[in-house]
Amino acid sequence: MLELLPAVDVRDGQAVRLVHGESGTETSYGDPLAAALAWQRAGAPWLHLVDLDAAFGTGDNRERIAEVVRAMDIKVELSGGIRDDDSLRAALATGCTRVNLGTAALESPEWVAGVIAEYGDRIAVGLDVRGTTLRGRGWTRDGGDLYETLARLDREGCARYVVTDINKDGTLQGPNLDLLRNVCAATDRPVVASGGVSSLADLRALAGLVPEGVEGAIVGKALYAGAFTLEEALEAVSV
Ligand SMILES: O=C(O)c1ccccc1NCC(=O)[C@H](O)[C@H](O)COP(=O)(O)O
Repeated sequence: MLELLPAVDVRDGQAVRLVHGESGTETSYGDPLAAALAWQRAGAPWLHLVDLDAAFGTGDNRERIAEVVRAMDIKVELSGGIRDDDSLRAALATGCTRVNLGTAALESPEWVAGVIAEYGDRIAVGLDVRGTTLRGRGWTRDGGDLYETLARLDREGCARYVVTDINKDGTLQGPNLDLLRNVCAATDRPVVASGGVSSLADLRALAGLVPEGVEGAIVGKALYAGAFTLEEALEAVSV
């Protein structure tokens, strides 16, 4: 069954949504803890929690993020600005289930190979792409070819990938199913789909890719915009 990960992206202490992950496009949705608790109450099995300031290099929301993780009884995937021993230690110390590395996988391949070997499936790698070009530093800089990087990370034993089509992210235009199929064909590791989910039909389409390797789907804007409820989403993927 497709796992759902409602997203809480934190900027300046607030839960926000971005368009194409671009700084300056924020719509605010208030207190991140309140949002996370609402998703938990609605039955979410996972929370996808992002420190956008850490991702953009405009500070961090470590205290706020740690507070949210502490309040969760469900699994938490933590993302944003985890690039070195200090930020990884702080992220893992929150008690999150796993972290999602992005920029580091592009800029510090040896460090990433080491932490994959040390922490196993507590480490996922975010493959954030425009076309087939990876983007790092809060999705602002090119970082190499998707499939070359995927092959390297596979060799290093990476447990799982979170795949985002940046052109779709925050746009409610539907996920990039072709990209997901292509990534699944290129790796035997599970893939978490992110970006663009707009409807229950999108979730059913993603659920149809479970046999190909899509394990989960991150859902942000659609939930905040009220396109469907989390309860409806869970029901839609439960068959
Ligand atoms: O995850 C990151 O590290 C990140 C960095 C810079 C900008 C955005 C980032 N993440 C955004 C997300 O993970 C979104 O919450 C997710 O893709 C949901 O997208 P959508 O359903 O289209 O709102």
